[in-house]
Parts: sequence; C-alpha cells; structure tokens
Amino acid sequence: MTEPLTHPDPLTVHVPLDGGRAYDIMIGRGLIDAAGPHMAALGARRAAIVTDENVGALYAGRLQDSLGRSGLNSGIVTVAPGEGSKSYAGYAQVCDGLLALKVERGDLVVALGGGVVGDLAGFAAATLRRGVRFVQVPTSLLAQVDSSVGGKTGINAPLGKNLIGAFHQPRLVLADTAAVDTLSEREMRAGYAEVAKYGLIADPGFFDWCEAHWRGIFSGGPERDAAVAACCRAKAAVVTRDEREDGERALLNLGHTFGHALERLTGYDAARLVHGEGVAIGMALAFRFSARLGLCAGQDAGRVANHLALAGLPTRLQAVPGGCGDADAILDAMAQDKKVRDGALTFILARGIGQSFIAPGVDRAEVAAFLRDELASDRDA
Ligand SMILES: NC(=O)c1ccc[n+]([C@@H]2O[C@H](COP(=O)([O-])OP(=O)(O)OC[C@H]3O[C@@H](n4cnc5c(N)ncnc54)[C@H](O)[C@@H]3O)[C@@H](O)[C@H]2O)c1
Ligand SMILES: O=C(O)C(=O)C[C@@H](O)[C@H](O)[C@H](O)COP(=O)(O)O
Ligand SMILES: [Zn+2]
Repeated sequence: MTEPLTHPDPLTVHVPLDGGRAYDIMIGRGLIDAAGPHMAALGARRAAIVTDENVGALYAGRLQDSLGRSGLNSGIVTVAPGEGSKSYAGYAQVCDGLLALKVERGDLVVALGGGVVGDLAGFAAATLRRGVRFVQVPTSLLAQVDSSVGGKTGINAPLGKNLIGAFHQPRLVLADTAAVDTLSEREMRAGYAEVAKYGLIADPGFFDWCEAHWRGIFSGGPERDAAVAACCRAKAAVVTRDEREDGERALLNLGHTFGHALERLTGYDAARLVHGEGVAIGMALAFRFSARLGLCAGQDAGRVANHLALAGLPTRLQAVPGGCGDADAILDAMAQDKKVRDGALTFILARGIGQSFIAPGVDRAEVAAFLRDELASDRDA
C-alpha cells in the first residue's frame, strides 16, 4: 500500500452507484460521537437505532447524544448478540420494534453493531413499509471492512446462510475505528479473515502488507484505518461494477461456499464457529483444493494457511469444535449455496495469491474426494 497511514480527518471512500444509490463510507476514530451532522445531512428528522445488547451498552447512548445535538430524535431496538438473531424470530423482533417506534418512510434506520446487526437491520429496513433508508454504523472489524458495504442484507434459514434477503444499499456508512478497541480478541481475528480475503482475491501486494502489518490492525494503530479503507475501496469497486452479483461480485465469496456450510452445520452457534472463522477455514480449503486440482502452487496454499494460523484463525475442518459432519453432510449443506447453477457447485478458486477466479460447474465427486482426504488428514494432524 502506498498511502500514508495516518490521517487527521476521516477517510472517505465513495461508492458511485447509479440511480440515487451512491453513498459515502467515512472511516476514522471518533465518528460515533460525530455522527449527528452526517446523518442530519441526509435530511431526516428521526432515526431508529438497531443494535445488540453488547454494542448498545457501549455506544448507543453516545450515538443518541450525537444525533440529539443535531436535532435528530431517536429510539432504540435491541436484539440479543450473535448469529442467532439473524433469524426469522430476530427479523420479526426488529420489524415489530421499528413499527412500535412508528418509523416512517422518511426516517432513518441506523444499524449500530457488527455484521449481524447490519444484515438484520438492513433487511428490516429493506422491507419495512416496502423500504426505509438506512445507515450503517459498523462496530466490529468484520463489519467495517466488509458487511457494512455493498447492500447485501438478510437473515439465515435453518437450511442455509443468508438465504432470505434483499439488496438494499445504505445511504451512509460511518466506520468509527476506535469502536473496534472494545472488540474481543476472537472477534478481531474473525474480522481479520475478511481483511486477508481482499489480498487473496485480487491484490497480492495487500496480502504482503497484511503479513507485515496485521498486528497493527489488531492493536488499533494507523494500520487499522488503512486496512479498513483498503478493503472498503476494493469492495466498493467490485460492487459498483456488479451490484447484484451477476458476475465478478461472486469473487467476494472466496472461502464462503465451505464456510457457510460449516456455519449451518454448527447451527449458527457462535460458541462453536463464527462467520470469520468459517471463512478462514473456507479460504484455506479453497487454496488447498486449487492446489490439488493443479491450479495453484502448493506453496501458496501453505502460505495462506500459515498466515491465517499465525493470526490465530482455524484453517482445518478438524478445528470446528464438536465437528462438522462427514463429506456428504458438508456437500449437502453446500448444495444450498446461492452460487449453485443447474444443481452444480460454483467455487471461488485461485491460481495463486491475489489470483482468484470464479469456477462454475465444479465436479461434486472431486469435492467429495477432497473433503474426505481433508477430514482424514485432519484426524492424523
Ligand atoms: N452483508 C455482507 O456483505 C456481509 C459480509 C460479511 C459478513 N456478513 C455477515 O456478518 C455477520 C458477522 O458479523 P460480525 O463478525 O461483526 O459478528 P457480530 O455482529 O455477531 O459481532 C460479533 C460480536 O462482537 C460484538 N461486538 C461488535 N462490535 C463490538 C464492539 N465495538 N465492542 C465490543 N463488542 C462488539 C457483538 O455484540 C457480537 O457479540 C455474519 O452474519 C455474516 O454472514 C455480511
Ligand atoms: O458482499 C459480498 O458479495 C460478499 O460475498 C461478502 C461476504 O463476505 C459476505 O459474507 C456475504 O454476506 C456473503 O454473501 P452470500 O451472498 O454468499 O450470502
Ligand atoms: Zn463474509
């Protein structure tokens, strides 16, 4: 990366979508306390904050104070923390809560929290009164580098991850990188998996930089703001070219075909596996599968797994607490992937670090044999 690491003012990444759907992502320390004027500039007079119990206790009062200073009245809907809230029941709770607050079409729904709150509040906003504007105030590393940008909103179904949802772009993203200071070490690591993903997809220089600077991202040095900005720039560029995943946006799914299956097989239970951990295992598998197919060097697959492991992330199926079933169970779960076409799996594979590509029509038998060998080698490891 060539940009300076420190910035006196928030960095802004613009997402230049057509049709009135363009928006800014502002990145910097202290943006929650400074949120009021930015949201007031959207022309709303009232806001409804959706948050979870952990984040709400830490930041909802400060956000409400800031909005109040800019003349915005706000109410709060609070859900339980964790993936379990991204469910039919969680969706009903948020919609009913927003309706109880009498949220109108001219109001703003504000998602204050990690990716769970962002996806859930965004989906509620997409559907409440057939569409209310929403703002993302992401507080986890994962939400700042990935989920708050791009407009994928939704909930999980018992049969699979994010199977119910809508594209609904936020009007503004305010990523207060100081808020990440209170994140647990485990959730920091999980978010870091999505950071590394951007290097692995298409930017080998960024992956080199991550290998050298990942500790600064965790500790809250200037590297954190730089990494959030780099990921948001990369995601914004892809989303601008392919908003609804007709093509290249699928690259952002690197590691997710495996990862989402593991999340389903562990019952969306954060005590066992969180999204970023599933993605880390999935990316390591995608690279090892690519190497097995002769597409990429085994050295690259090793380098990916080593770096993720150094950052404290799992890279093998055996690392899933309580196990994840056999190859057939994993294949069955992957059959619900949204990239499936005519019943055939699509994977994001790699020719090397930063050289990922979309591979449709992957042979089920090849995947099954790979998974069986992975499970067997895990047992020996
Ligand atoms: N829409 C997208 O494009 C997209 C992209 C990536 C991931 N996702 C989704 O995002 C979700 C994962 O998001 P996540 O990793 O942020 O999980 P999360 O929202 O569950 O947050 C992780 C945990 O950290 C807590 N937390 C969040 N911010 C905190 C802070 N500043 N201080 C202290 N605690 C804090 C939360 O309460 C929660 O317990 C998954 O559902 C995944 O599918 C969506
Ligand atoms: O924004 C995207 O596109 C992504 O794929 C980003 C992923 O990190 C994210 O987990 C997303 O929710 C997965 O999308 P899905 O369509 O596979 O549910
Ligand atoms: Zn993801």
